[in-house]
Amino acid sequence: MTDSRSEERQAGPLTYRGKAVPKGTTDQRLLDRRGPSDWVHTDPWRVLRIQSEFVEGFGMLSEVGRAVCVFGSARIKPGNPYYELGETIGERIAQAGYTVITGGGPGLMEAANKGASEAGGTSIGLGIELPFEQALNDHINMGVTFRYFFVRKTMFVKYSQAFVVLPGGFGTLDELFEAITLVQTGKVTRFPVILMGTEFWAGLVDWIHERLLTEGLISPHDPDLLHLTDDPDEAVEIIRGAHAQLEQAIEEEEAVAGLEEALHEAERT
Ligand SMILES: CC(C)=CCNc1ncnc2c1ncn2[C@@H]1O[C@H](COP(=O)(O)O)[C@@H](O)[C@H]1O
Repeated sequence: MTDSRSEERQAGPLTYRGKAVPKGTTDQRLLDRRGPSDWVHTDPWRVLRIQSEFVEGFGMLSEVGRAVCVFGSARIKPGNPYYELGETIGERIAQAGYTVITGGGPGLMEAANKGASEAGGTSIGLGIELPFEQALNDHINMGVTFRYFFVRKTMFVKYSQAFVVLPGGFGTLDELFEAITLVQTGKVTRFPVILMGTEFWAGLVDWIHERLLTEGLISPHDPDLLHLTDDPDEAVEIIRGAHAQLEQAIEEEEAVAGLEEALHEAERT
């Protein structure tokens, strides 16, 4: 082991130490248009690596069962009331029989993972390679570290039935707005997005009404995509209700498909 963490870099499943630690991250190199043009010639190979991230992620997460993603600040420390809220919501989600999925980092991600694992639930971290050294937090029992943000984001949406969003900064806002855009555009359906920490989120929700709605930049029902609460029980009820609706819709679709199949069969005979 090297004694200094700054001399170690995790890049996806790879570990680099000492002078082998690469400059920058894989995401930075993909997005950087400067530098020698030989980058262009390596893109086909890079696509295969992106594919392999999807394969690894789908492979691990497809058998997880019902799950809820919890997002929130990487910077909020234990002792802060939002950290306690993170632990509590992680615990309640696990007790309701859902796996908790987070970004696997510190702060409120760690809090939600801690609450879930201490309640005996499945606690997952989907980590991301960053320019500085960072390990998955200690409270996950399954984890994947991604090189690419966009692959990781696909995993959050594909394998969860709801998003819970705790207070946070740019990263949290990015995840929040991606989720509501997917719901707004019908890419995912019956997918509740729950904002926890009413005092923290009130200003944003007001701005959405006063600015976006008033100026006609969103539809009148779009603000309803966001549920605002401080109450973990209410959050779990919203998740359960949406999930029950989803299962009912799937059953109805399967029943209709069965009827259509029977009709076709009857027409053939
Ligand atoms: C101390 C520090 C900046 C650590 C960064 N380490 C991180 N590790 C894993 N996911 C992250 C990290 N930073 C941002 N994210 C993603 O963005 C959200 C938090 O970003 P923010 O702190 O609100 O903007 C998380 O839900 C997570 O999915």
